[in-house]
Formats: sequence, C-alpha cells, structure tokens
Amino acid sequence: MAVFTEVSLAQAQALADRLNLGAVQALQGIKAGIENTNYFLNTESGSYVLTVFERLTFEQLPFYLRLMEHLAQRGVAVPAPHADAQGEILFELAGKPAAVVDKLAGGHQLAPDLHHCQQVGAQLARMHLAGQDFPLSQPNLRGLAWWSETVPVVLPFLSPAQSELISSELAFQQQLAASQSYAELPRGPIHADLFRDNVMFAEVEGGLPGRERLTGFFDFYFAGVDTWLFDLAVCLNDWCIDLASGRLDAARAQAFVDAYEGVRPLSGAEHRLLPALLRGAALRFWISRLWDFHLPRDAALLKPHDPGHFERVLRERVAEPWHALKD
Ligand SMILES: Nc1ncnc2c1ncn2[C@@H]1O[C@H](COP(=O)(O)OP(=O)(O)OP(=O)(O)O)[C@@H](O)[C@H]1O
Ligand SMILES: N[C@@H](CCO)C(=O)O
Repeated sequence: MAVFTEVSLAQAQALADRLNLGAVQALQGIKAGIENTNYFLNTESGSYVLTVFERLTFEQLPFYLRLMEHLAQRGVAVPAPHADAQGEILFELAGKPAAVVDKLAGGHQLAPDLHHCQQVGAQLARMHLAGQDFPLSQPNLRGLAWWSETVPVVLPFLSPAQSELISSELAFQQQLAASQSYAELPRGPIHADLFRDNVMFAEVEGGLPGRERLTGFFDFYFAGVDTWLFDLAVCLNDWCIDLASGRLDAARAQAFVDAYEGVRPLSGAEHRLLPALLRGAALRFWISRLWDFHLPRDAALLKPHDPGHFERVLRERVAEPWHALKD
C-alpha cells in the first residue's frame, strides 16, 4: 500500500474547512500508485482526492496544479484543484505539500479496445492544443537530462546485454535530441505518464454495453514541457500494445493516431520521428522502473512495477519500427 504519509481525520478536516468543503465523512488511503500518498476524501459537499506529494516540492507543484486548473477551465476532462478563499491551491500537511482535487467518476479500462484508444487519442490532442497558452513553464523532469543522469546509477544492477542495450539506446536518443528534425517538433505542456491507470472511463447511462465514456485524465505530476510527439509515444506504448509481449497492436495504434490527427494533424517531422520517440518513451519507463526497483524508498508495502516489461517494449520498438499511416 503506497501510503507514505499518514493523514489524520483532524488534519483532513482542517484542510476541508479551509476549502469550504464541509464535514468530513470518510477518509480512506488509496493502495494504488507509487509516487504520492493519495486518500479518497468524502465530505458533505462531495467526493475528492487528497494528495500528499512525496517527491515534488512547493516550488515545482504550482506548474502541475495550475496546468490542471488551466485545462479544466478550457473544457479538457481533468480534475480541477480546489482553492481556498485566497485562490491558493497548494497547502501543507505533515510538513509536505498537499492538494485536493475533484474525484473523477468511473474506473480504469485495463483492456482497451479501439473505442477507448480513439477517445484517449482525441482527448490527448485537445489537451495539447488547450495547453498552448499555459503561461507557466517547467521542463519534463523525467526527460533526456534525467535519463542521462540515471542510467549510470542503474547500470551496476544490469546484465552485460542489458547494459549494452540501455547505453546504446541512450546514445541514440542523445543524438536524436541534437538533430534538426527533432528541433522542429512542436512542443508544449504534456502529461508524460498517460497510462491506462491514469485515465478514467464510466458507463454511459442507457448506452451500449462496453461503450464507456472517458471521464478524465489525472495524475499530472510528471507533466512538463516537452514534444507533443513524446506524449503520443508514451500513450501508444501503453494503450496499444499486447502487454505480454510488448508488441504494438497496429490496429489500436493506428486508431489512436487517427483520432489524435482528427483534432491535430501531425507534421511530416512528427510522422518521421514517431518510431524513434516510441523507443525513447520505452527507455524512459525502463529507466524509472529500474530506479524504483533497485533504489526503493520507504513505503509500508510498495510494489514496484516490473522493469522487464519496458525492456521488452524497447527491444520490440528497436526490432520493429512502427510508422503510422497518413490519411
Ligand atoms: N482525481 C481522481 N479521481 C478518481 N480517482 C483518483 C483520482 N486521483 C487518483 N485516483 C485514484 O488513486 C489511485 C492512485 O493515484 P495515482 O495513480 O495518481 O498515484 P500516484 O502514486 O500519485 O502516481 P503513480 O500512478 O505515478 O504511481 C488511482 O489509481 C485512482 O484509482
Ligand atoms: N506509469 C509509470 C508509473 C509512474 O507513474 C510506470 O508504469 O512505470
């Protein structure tokens, strides 16, 4: 269970009072998640999620929380943070930063079909466009600079074959990042971690069975300014693959890209660089999973994600580069 910081009912009530949310009826630690402490908070005014941030600082958090607020105000389905009477959305709990956001309806879709991929693809493009005029800026803190810093830290835990793969892929990505075509890629605030477990879907009343509606993207705490194509690649590597083998499912991937392009067509450079960014997105999560696995932090019962999964995904993307078809 990833509750790193215990929050008492009295602490939750004090925060609820400040946010004018009424009497706390229930406070329940959430087991899922490995980055932050999350609680479901029910008060007489509604259902919320209270997050205590374990790694992110008071200086970094306004970027994420104001981005969520900005996107929600522009009609992107994102949980809006709650503000106090002064408009403040970042608070202190147990000496750590904390925030309260709306609870999204529904649950995860862990076996997505074409219909789910299309909805996420279209919403991703809408989110990219809506973020264009977001005034704050912060780099993707899990971008190339972090990969370059962290690969040497995890190398001692790897076999010779794994070391060779991770080092050569890092060199490839460094070279790519220095190229002219990479510099041409459009950029803006991206989610950067939009996996199946960071999107909610809910059944539509009176709708067809299995035809759930996307209710929102959440967990923006890896967001940063980076290429929009990287965000798309992160999604394709999770929403459109066979989880056992890591292989891309071309039908779902094409449906995802088509839906994205229905809102924002990709440039020629984006089409050309998609296979390379799919590799970069696999490398990013292989590194972070290795880091979490071999250098864990304290948590009551933390279950790290399997690094081997993204090693397989990376090997697949190198062996079988995938290009989306153009309309
Ligand atoms: N706004 C929300 N609405 C509904 N449920 C939420 C919301 N935020 C978080 N949750 C629930 O809490 C769980 C854990 O949250 P989250 O995935 O953000 O964990 P984390 O530790 O912050 O991040 P990570 O996924 O990177 O480990 C989610 O799987 C989801 O069930
Ligand atoms: N989505 C990440 C977890 C951190 O959010 C992973 O699957 O490795």
